[in-house]
Amino acid sequence: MSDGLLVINAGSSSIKFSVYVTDNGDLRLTCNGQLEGLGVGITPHFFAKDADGTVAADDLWPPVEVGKQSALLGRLIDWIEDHLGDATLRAAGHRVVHGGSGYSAPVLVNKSVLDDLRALTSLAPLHQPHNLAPIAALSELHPDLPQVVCFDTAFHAHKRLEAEMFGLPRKYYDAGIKRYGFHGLSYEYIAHRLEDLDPQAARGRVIVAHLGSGVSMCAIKDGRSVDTSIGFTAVDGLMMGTRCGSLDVGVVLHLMQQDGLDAKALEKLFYKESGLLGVSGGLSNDMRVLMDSDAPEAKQAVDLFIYRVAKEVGALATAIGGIDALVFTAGIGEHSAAVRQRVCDLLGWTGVRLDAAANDGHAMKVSAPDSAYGVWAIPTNEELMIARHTRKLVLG
Ligand SMILES: Nc1ncnc2c1ncn2[C@@H]1O[C@H](COP(=O)(O)OP(=O)(O)O)[C@@H](O)[C@H]1O
Ligand SMILES: CC(=O)OP(=O)(O)O
Ligand SMILES: [Mg+2]
Repeated sequence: MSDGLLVINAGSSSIKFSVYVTDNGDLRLTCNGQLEGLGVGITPHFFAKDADGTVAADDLWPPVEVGKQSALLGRLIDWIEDHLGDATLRAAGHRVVHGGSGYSAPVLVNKSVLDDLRALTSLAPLHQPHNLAPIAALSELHPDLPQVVCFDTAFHAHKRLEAEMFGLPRKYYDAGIKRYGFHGLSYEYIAHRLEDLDPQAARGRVIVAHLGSGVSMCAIKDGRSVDTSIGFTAVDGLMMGTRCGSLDVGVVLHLMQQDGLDAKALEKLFYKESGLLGVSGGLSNDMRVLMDSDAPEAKQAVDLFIYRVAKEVGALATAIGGIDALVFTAGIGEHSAAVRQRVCDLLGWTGVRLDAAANDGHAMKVSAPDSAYGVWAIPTNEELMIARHTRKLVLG
């Protein structure tokens, strides 16, 4: 009899899930999918596919009533248990974006952990409440199912002081106002994966560009995070789909004092209306749409995105004293040969060269043999990382 693990990555409008079973010491994916349309009165869409890509479910579920959203999770768990074969569901693992100062490694959930994590909601308003909602619902429905929370911030928890501190009076640092870093589960997975693909580089100086809906970059040395572009909240650093990235704080003061924007209005502006969406004049937050568009605003949004990514490589290379490998990952990083090419063109002065055929094809190593360092396009797998942590904590 094998053990089943449910991994949940819950967002604002959907719950993505993956199910793994233990298989002779390995974790084998059995199915994954998502539940979309979670709001009251909306018809939820449940979609799942088996590990080989066969569609296992594509159904509309009845809309839920107010206060009954947890019923959807109950139905999801029932579906999973029916599809586990001879395995038994032993635990659920969750991605939680912010662990604050208190959590620097995955932990088993209890009420006090949940209370601590709820208190961090204002530091990740787009993510934290949605990450936590299914945990509370599952605790009610299945109080005996162990649940593990895995943090985006944890991989970055041991950065040196210069990579953490803002130039503020030190009492703020002491109060936890510092640069935490995100996408840590993705970086941890990539660091392990590179260990298989190029062990020498993996033990050296690696820069990873996680270019998805959220965008950040990380400088990794000897497999550990040394610095990252993103900070106290997930709105910092590079420009994202709808988030502005780093901003002169004077702009915030100006918008408050001159335009009378309050905290709620600023949050909406910086998190939901900026980035690729805002710079393209509201056209799209999707890189594919912008790259296909002839609108000058779309071109400007793409140019700004690429410029900021390339510039960040320079900053992060300084943090680790050079580059032995540059890895692109997440939706844009994995799929857009044009973005990789244009970023590397701006970095031509570092001696980097792409192999056009490898970059346009489906190769993982996309650099040319005469490149000063290897460039890779590696699919990330935050879910597998969560499954590994969950197995370790629950099954030993
Ligand atoms: N072929 C592609 N070319 C350019 N961008 C792409 C391509 N495929 C996906 N993307 C981008 O990837 C982004 C989503 O990245 P992903 O890592 O899946 O995000 P999420 O954080 O939602 O998991 C989308 O905004 C989309 O613009
Ligand atoms: C932290 C963050 O930005 O996450 P995502 O990319 O999933 O939005
Ligand atoms: Mg993501």
